[in-house]
Amino acid sequence: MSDLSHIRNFSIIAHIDHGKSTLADRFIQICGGLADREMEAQVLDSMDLERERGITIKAHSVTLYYKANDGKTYQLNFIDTPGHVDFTYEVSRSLAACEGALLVVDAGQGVEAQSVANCYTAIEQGLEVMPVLNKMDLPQADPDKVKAEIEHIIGIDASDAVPCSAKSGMGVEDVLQRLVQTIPAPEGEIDAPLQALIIDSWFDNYLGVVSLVRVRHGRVKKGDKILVKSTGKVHQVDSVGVFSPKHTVTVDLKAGEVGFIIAGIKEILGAPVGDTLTLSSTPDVPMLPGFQRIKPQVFAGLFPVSSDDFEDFRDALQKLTLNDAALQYEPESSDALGFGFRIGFLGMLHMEIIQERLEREYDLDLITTAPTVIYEVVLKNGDVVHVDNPSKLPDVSSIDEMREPIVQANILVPQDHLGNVITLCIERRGVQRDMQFLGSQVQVRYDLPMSEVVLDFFDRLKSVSRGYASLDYSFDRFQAANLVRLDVLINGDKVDALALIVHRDNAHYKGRVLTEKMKELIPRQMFDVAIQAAIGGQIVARTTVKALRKNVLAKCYGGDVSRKRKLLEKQKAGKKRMKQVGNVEIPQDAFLAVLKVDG
Ligand SMILES: Nc1nc2c(ncn2[C@@H]2O[C@H](COP(=O)(O)OP(=O)(O)OP(=O)(O)O)[C@@H](O)[C@H]2O)c(=O)[nH]1
Repeated sequence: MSDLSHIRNFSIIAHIDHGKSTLADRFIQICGGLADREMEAQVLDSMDLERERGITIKAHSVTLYYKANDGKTYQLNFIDTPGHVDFTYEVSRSLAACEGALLVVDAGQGVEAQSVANCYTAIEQGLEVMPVLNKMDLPQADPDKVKAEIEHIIGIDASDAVPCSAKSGMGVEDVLQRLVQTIPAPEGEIDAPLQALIIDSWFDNYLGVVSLVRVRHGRVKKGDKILVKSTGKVHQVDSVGVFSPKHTVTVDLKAGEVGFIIAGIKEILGAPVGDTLTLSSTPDVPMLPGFQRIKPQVFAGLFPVSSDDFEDFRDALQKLTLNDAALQYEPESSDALGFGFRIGFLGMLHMEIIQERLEREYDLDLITTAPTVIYEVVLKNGDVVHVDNPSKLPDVSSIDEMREPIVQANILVPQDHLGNVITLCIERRGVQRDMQFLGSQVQVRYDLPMSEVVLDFFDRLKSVSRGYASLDYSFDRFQAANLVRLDVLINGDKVDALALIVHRDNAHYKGRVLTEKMKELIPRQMFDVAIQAAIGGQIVARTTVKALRKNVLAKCYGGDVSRKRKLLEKQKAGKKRMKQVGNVEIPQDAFLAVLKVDG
């Protein structure tokens, strides 16, 4: 038997902002992973973008050594998980590498829907879940109420939940003590053939592909020849190690441990997340149960503003896909926007993050079209097709039935705001399935069309409940609905990239609001621009952007050269995110005007 009794692999499950990163930083401090002066604010959120937005996007890991009261030194492998509803899939793959999870709940806020969903995933995967009450320093902390909520809503014993304040450090040692007692050590055989699960892979410009793995059995070291089970390819290991939290090379990685492997894999899809690694000498080692293929829920076309950037755009997407298994794309060509890609995202936040990363890290100027969900269309000839692009919807005369995706939404909300939440769900064509009163909170379940949820439902829910309601949802089924395509015409020409699929009952209203919004967003040109919305051949709304009378330079009276230059530069910068469609320049905002159409 291998002795793995000193290892603890764990994740933290927490609703966004309940203090997961702050707590992790405390762990690092206590275990001496970084000297204080090296301690950047929240080292775990390493991407700039993450830090700016204050959310954790990628799963990371940290290996720490903790000397417990029993005199023993434990190796703690902490695998970070994101908290936002768009990134649930990353949580399940991080949990697959752990024996336990800390459920961190803000003692002032109480349990939120996202933590409930993630806790269930952990329990299903057989993990030990240990509740921790954070933010105990705040005057509004109410540990008894929150313990009762954990028991009522999640159904686990919270009687000895550990109170702490990640901010002040109070109780954090107790959390670590309890962790080593409560969370079981991993099981595995060091002498068995190598079997390791890829939890995450990313592309590093200097090192090539770096994979974060959980070793189930065996050991792996520099010089070993590893076999990637799904591709059948063999690579020689350049280095293995752990993040402590700095990248630290070690002699080997053994059963039970979590760390990185670098094996000179240059091919971007050479080490897929969820895959199994073994040694080339033991090719018969079975695959570990992989992760579910993640299905994107929101699709949008992305097009380079300058068609010269198309190849760079393709390269950038290839690189991003390695870091982000959820990102899926295929080439798309649009009459209006030229060549680009149709990209599938987990949700709107994911879409914004990818667009920002493409623009910032890869210096691309892109136009994003209105996001849509995927529809199931039954044709008269019996074929069933899936449509993720409204402009590709087959001709109405050939369609027998259109089906839209329905999600099951689970909402937790304090009783005071229940009425508003129900009103919102009804507006969004929701059907109530269940309602339970759990202490001061109410749990309501709704079936809602996915198209009504993915765009702005989360923001609306927060605003009608003063920030208190929380949401978790998952795809359930396709269901027949009376859907139509709403086309947008600019000066009489149908613009494929602006088409939408909407419910017939809302189509007129949406068409009106959309054309009004677009009128505000399309700059005045030298001629009138007519914006129309149409269903089939029928125009349902129309607005006009009146022609511009004066030239911007006319204001400058000829004399002031620097002012003239400034104005021209300003115009040029403004142009970056514009696309010439026919003879009209349409800015990015106008393509996303649908996001501003409520209801
Ligand atoms: N008063 C108080 N504030 C805390 C405590 N722990 C965290 N915070 C604050 O709560 C906010 C959110 O903390 P984070 O650690 O970033 O939360 P998170 O759960 O990691 O959030 P994501 O990484 O976005 O999922 C920050 O402003 C912290 O300073 C605590 O114990 N007490």
